[in-house]
Amino acid sequence: MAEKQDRINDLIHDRKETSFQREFSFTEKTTLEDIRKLQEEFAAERNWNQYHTPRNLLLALVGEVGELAEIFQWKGEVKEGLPEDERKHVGQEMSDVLVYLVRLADKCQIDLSAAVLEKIGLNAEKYPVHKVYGKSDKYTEYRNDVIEVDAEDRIPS
Ligand SMILES: Nc1ccn([C@H]2C[C@H](O)[C@@H](COP(=O)(O)OP(=O)(O)OP(=O)(O)O)O2)c(=O)n1
Repeated sequence: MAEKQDRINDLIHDRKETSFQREFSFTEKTTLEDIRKLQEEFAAERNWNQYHTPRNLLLALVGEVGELAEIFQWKGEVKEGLPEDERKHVGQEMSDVLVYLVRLADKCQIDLSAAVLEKIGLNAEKYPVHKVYGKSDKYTEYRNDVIEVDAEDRIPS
């Protein structure tokens, strides 16, 4: 299991290094576990643990997704990078979404760091490059095809 995780990590890293090289990247040191701990402390200090139930957190998360969507609504497509003056606001709304998502995962005892890497691995298997390159169809469109996953596309177990 640990080996599979390492392999997924390597794959993601390799791809970032090769095909997705670009100027923008996130701050590297912050982890989801850092965010989980900070939010746990934030709630504990305020005696808010009692309110942070899974259902409440999910509703709060959806509310913040709505606030994020509000920034984009009615504007038509926006260009990559966003206008400089909007980026801070958008970042704050995205952070609210992330904070509640991480807190929800914590309360559900889901290791989100592990889950997301596993899911990205599954996505890669479901959408083999040679089948879907340049096409954005849902995988169900390929259901009748025999999907042969190339050795290169498959995350080894
Ligand atoms: N019971 C609460 C209330 C807030 N927060 C934290 C998580 C979010 O990151 C942020 C949400 O705060 P607000 O509910 O004040 O929402 P906004 O920051 O979006 O403010 P506004 O709704 O005015 O835009 O604070 C929390 O963890 N638990």
